[in-house]
Amino acid sequence: MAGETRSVKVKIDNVKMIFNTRKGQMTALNGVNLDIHENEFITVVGPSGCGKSTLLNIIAGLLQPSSGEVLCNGQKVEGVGRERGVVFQQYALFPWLTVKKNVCFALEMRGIKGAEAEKEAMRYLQMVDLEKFADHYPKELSGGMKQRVAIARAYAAEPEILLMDEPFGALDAQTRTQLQTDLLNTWEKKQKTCFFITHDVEEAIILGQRCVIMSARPGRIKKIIDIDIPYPRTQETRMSPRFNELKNEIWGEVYKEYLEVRK
Ligand SMILES: Nc1ncnc2c1ncn2[C@@H]1O[C@H](COP(=O)(O)OP(=O)(O)OP(=O)(O)O)[C@@H](O)[C@H]1O
Repeated sequence: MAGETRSVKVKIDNVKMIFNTRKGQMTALNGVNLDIHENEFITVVGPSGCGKSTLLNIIAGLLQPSSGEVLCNGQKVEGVGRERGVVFQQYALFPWLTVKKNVCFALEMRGIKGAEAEKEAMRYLQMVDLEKFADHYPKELSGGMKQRVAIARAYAAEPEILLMDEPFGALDAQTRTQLQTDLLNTWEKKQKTCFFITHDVEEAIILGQRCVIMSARPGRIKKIIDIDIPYPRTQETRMSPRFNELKNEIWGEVYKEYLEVRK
C-alpha cells in the first residue's frame, strides 16, 4: 500500500467528536483511525455533513476532539502549530495587504524579514505564476488567482503538513484543473504531507496516493483506496481505464453513503 514503508507523520487515534447543539448532542465523528505517512498525499471524500471539515479542524488543532487524540510527529495535538498549514475554500487573504505582503506575512512568522522576506515571497509567487501581480491587492484578482496566493502563502509558511479543505471547490472547472496541475507539480518537487478534502471524486484520484472514503454521519472511515496510478499524473490520466475503474468504485461508495444521508 502506498506510503506504508514511510514513517507516520500524523496519527488519528479513535477520534470522536460530539457537538452540543440547540437540539442536543450530535455525534459528528465516531471512532476515526488513520495513519498519514510522511510526504503522503491523502484525499478525503464523503457525503456532505459526514465530518470531513471537523476532522481537518481537529488535525489542525482548531477543534479538540471529545475523545481520542491526534498525534503529529508523535506529539499530541493540543492547538495550532507551525508544522501544520491550512488552506480553506475561502481564500482568507488579508485584503489590506498586497499579494506580496500577504506572502511576506507567512515568512515573517518564520522570522524572515525585510528585503529577504520580499525576495523569498517573489520566489513563492513565481511558483504559482503570480509574480507579475505581486503589488496588486486581493480584490483586484480573480478567485483562482486569490487561491493561488493562499497556496503560495501556505507554502511560504513551510509547514510539514498541508491541510486543504476543498481549496478549489469554489472555482470554475478550468481554473480548478490548472490549480490541480500546479499543486501536483509543487508536491512532486517539495513532497509535503497533504490531507486534501474534496467533493470531486476525479480530483481525489488525480491528486491522491490514497483516497479515504468517509461514511455518512456519524463520520468514520469506511474504506481507504490505493490510487495505484503512477505520477506524474496529467490531464490525460483521466482517460486511462484504471482512472475510470477507480472513479466508478469511489463514486459508488460515496453514493451509497449519500443515500444513507437521505434516508
Ligand atoms: N461547531 C459546530 N457546532 C455544531 N455542529 C457542528 C459544528 N461544526 C460542524 N457541525 C456539524 O457536524 C457535522 C459535520 O460537519 P462538517 O462540516 O465536518 O461536515 P463535512 O463533511 O465537512 O460537510 P461538507 O462536505 O458539507 O462541507 C454536520 O452535521 C455539521 O452541521
